[in-house]
Amino acid sequence: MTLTVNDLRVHYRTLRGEVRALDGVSFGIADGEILGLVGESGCGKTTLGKSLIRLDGRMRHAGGSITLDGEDVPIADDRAMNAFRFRRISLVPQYSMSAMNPTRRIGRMIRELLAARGAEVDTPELHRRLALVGLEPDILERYPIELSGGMKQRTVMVISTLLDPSLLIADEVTSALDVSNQKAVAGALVGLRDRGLVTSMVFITHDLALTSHIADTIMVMYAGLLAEKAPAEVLTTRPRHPYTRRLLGALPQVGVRRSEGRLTGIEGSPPSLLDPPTGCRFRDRCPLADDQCADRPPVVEVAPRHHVACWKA
Ligand SMILES: Nc1ncnc2c1ncn2[C@@H]1O[C@H](COP(=O)(O)OP(=O)(O)OP(=O)(O)O)[C@@H](O)[C@H]1O
Repeated sequence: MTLTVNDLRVHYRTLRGEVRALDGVSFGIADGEILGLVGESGCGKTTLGKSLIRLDGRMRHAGGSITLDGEDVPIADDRAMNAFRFRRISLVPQYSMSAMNPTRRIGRMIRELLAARGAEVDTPELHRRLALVGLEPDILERYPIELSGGMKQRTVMVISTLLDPSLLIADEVTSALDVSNQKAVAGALVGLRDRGLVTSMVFITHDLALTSHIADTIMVMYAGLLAEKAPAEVLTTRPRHPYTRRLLGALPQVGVRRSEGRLTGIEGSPPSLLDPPTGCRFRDRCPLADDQCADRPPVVEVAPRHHVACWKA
């Protein structure tokens, strides 16, 4: 098992109190696995990705543990985390395309980045990796502004995986791209995994349809908690959580049979994480909710590798 996350709690300190962005999340990722992480805006996806790399000044590790390849990941200790960042766990953040230094040619940027970590550029290997994501070696002589959005995104992916991390977290790397670039970037991610340049991956996205094409497993989050996790094919064809069903019902792309052939959408909005309700957090929006849902449902393995947090699943 590459990654084990156990009852992880990460809060944001705000003037109005603590936002419980991750409120007790447990899951694992196996060697070679691509985990698609989906859920509505604000459910905690980015917080989860960031927690595995760096807690910023407003984030607080409120509990739980993470192990990577059997070793404790000290997320609350920023200095100790240096040994993990980039080498063992690497993040392609949201908006990384615009975060590239505009005054550096790509090749120089890569040399400097590796030098800062005591490593050197292996040029033939770098060319091989660029080719793997469909980029020509001449990109190394260019400035970021000279690249298209998709090219920048693929460049960042190569840079993020130069030291062959165990885990790559890709946060909304396809959202700002057109459909053909989305496919190219998603394909490039799978290529990195297939060649063993990264062992496992978390692919964070709003796009459940795209995720279902590249992820082995999909995890659905709702209001800071895990709602459902299952092999991609199972989750998209036989979802058990009413929220996952609604999420799929709101999508035209995924191949789920719907008798009426209509899209349903999801009424209402998720609860505030400043003071989340007790019991099931989806119950105000759930058509199946009854008195039992006033108690928080545990995450139960309803079938092999299929986990659901719902009394009605
Ligand atoms: N810096 C911050 N300060 C306070 N609250 C925050 C901060 N960043 C995120 N939050 C809150 O934490 C919760 C989880 O946010 P997060 O960005 O992880 O969600 P997300 O699922 O990644 O959303 P999106 O898809 O919009 O990126 C939300 O309620 C959000 O408002």
